[in-house]
Amino acid sequence: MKAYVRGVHPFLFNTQASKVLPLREARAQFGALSGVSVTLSIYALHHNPKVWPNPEVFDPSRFASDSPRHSHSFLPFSGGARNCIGKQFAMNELKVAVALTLLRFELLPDPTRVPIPLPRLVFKSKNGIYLHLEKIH
Ligand code: HEM
Repeated sequence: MKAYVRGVHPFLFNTQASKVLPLREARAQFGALSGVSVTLSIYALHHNPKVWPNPEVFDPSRFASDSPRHSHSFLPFSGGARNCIGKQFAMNELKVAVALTLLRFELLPDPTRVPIPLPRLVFKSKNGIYLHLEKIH
């Protein structure tokens, strides 16, 4: 069984039951938690208002070089010795892909196909991510 510790809060995510449990409840359900693998929930960390005030607000200034934040408050590629080996490549690829796309297109959400969140180590969508692209000029 796999479980996730939710952000810096003591919660476990039970992937079999597909729900987040407070640690106390998880202990009651799983006993001493032996045999349960526990992982940091990156999504919950990035949505924890104690770590990121107003987490749902798009605010690129959070990432300004002079913006104060904890070294491990942003962990999309995990951290420590076993962090993502493709981090630099992925970040460069992502920036190029986003920049070239936004140069040519305006992106709009498709309200008929809203992504259904799928909690995994790297957060996913159950039904894909559909967008309308409108060519600029
Ligand atoms: C946006 C893209 C990516 C994200 C968000 C991401 C995220 C992650 C995360 C969170 C881990 C840690 C997994 C764990 O602790 O169990 C990881 C590990 C890893 N990633 Fe990525 N990754 C990305 C792209 C890539 C790319 C492009 C490559 C290869 C070219 C790659 C190769 C790996 C490998 C080999 C590991 C295992 C490292 C180890 O265990 O020592 N990843 N990644």
